[in-house]
Amino acid sequence: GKHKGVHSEPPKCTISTMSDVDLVTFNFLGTLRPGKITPRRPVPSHIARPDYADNAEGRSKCEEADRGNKVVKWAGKDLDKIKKVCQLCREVLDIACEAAKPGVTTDEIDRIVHEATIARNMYPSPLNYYNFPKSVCTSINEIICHGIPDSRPLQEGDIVNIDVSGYFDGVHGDLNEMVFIGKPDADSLRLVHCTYECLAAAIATVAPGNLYKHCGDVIEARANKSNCSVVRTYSGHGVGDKFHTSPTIAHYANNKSPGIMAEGHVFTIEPMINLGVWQDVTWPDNWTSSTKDGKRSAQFEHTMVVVPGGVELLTNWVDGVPFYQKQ
Ligand SMILES: COc1cccc(Cn2ccc3cc(C(=O)NO)cnc32)c1
Ligand SMILES: [Co+2]
Ligand SMILES: [Co+2]
Ligand SMILES: [Co+2]
Repeated sequence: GKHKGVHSEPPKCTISTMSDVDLVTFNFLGTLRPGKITPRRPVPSHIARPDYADNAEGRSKCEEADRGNKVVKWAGKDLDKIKKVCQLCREVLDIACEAAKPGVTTDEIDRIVHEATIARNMYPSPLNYYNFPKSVCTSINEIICHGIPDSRPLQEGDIVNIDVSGYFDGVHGDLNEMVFIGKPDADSLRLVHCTYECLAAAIATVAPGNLYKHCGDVIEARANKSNCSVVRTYSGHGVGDKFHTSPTIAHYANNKSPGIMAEGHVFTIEPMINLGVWQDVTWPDNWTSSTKDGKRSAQFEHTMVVVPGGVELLTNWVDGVPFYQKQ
């Protein structure tokens, strides 16, 4: 009808990482759809920034200079710094898990993570890393990893992975875990528990002299026991003054990950396990990774260091019990 005055404009404050063409043409494989993404959150200038934070494409010059370097840098000297940043990241993830409830949007989880990170004088590592627009990855249901926090409220029955990483005193920490939103169904419970045990099995193989490529064998063996599959595209990685460096640790069996574990090596293992097929598909936003069949996926990640006789988890739960087992 005839309107007086001006239409209230739709909020200009949301950006979309997908064109309308993409939204119409892309075959979304599950039920999840992209939401609206709010503008980037600022980081106060007193917080030390990684090199990619102010690069137009979010590229890390030190990581790109290091590419192809198979030799793991001895992390022994920075170990106290890496222990500290990992503890801070653990505190931030615990806060985020407590906040993940039905009706809470993943953008609110991002705000909570961003503020808790900054309160600890830490930089949120995902922010602007290769232009990633947010401070945490929130990956729901069929999303394997790199989900972008947006306007979608978490729903009863969702499973969500919250992946926190931070930069403090010149080094990165990186960890993630699963949260049930409301009551999980039987398949989700099986998937999440299987994934937790896949990571535990991989951690048990870590000791000086062992081969990085063996981690994938034990992960896939445990996944197969629950009729689950192992995502092949994304690997565990060295952390330190770089967010991603050597070693690269594949999570599937019979892989070719090079190198021998040695004291002082610091890296993540972060298996992504699927209820259905192992294949992944990336959304047109170029970040969000979904399973190819739309079935659910789960992930757990720790940062750890090789020590004499075995391994020390740097991002462990305070009581050693994962959040989902207390829900
Ligand atoms: C260029 O292409 C891509 C595609 C996806 C993601 C990104 C960049 N990125 C942003 C956050 C993030 C987290 C991790 C991580 O290790 N989590 O455990 C890895 N990459 C990340 C770039
Ligand atoms: Co009108
Ligand atoms: Co991570
Ligand atoms: Co990682």
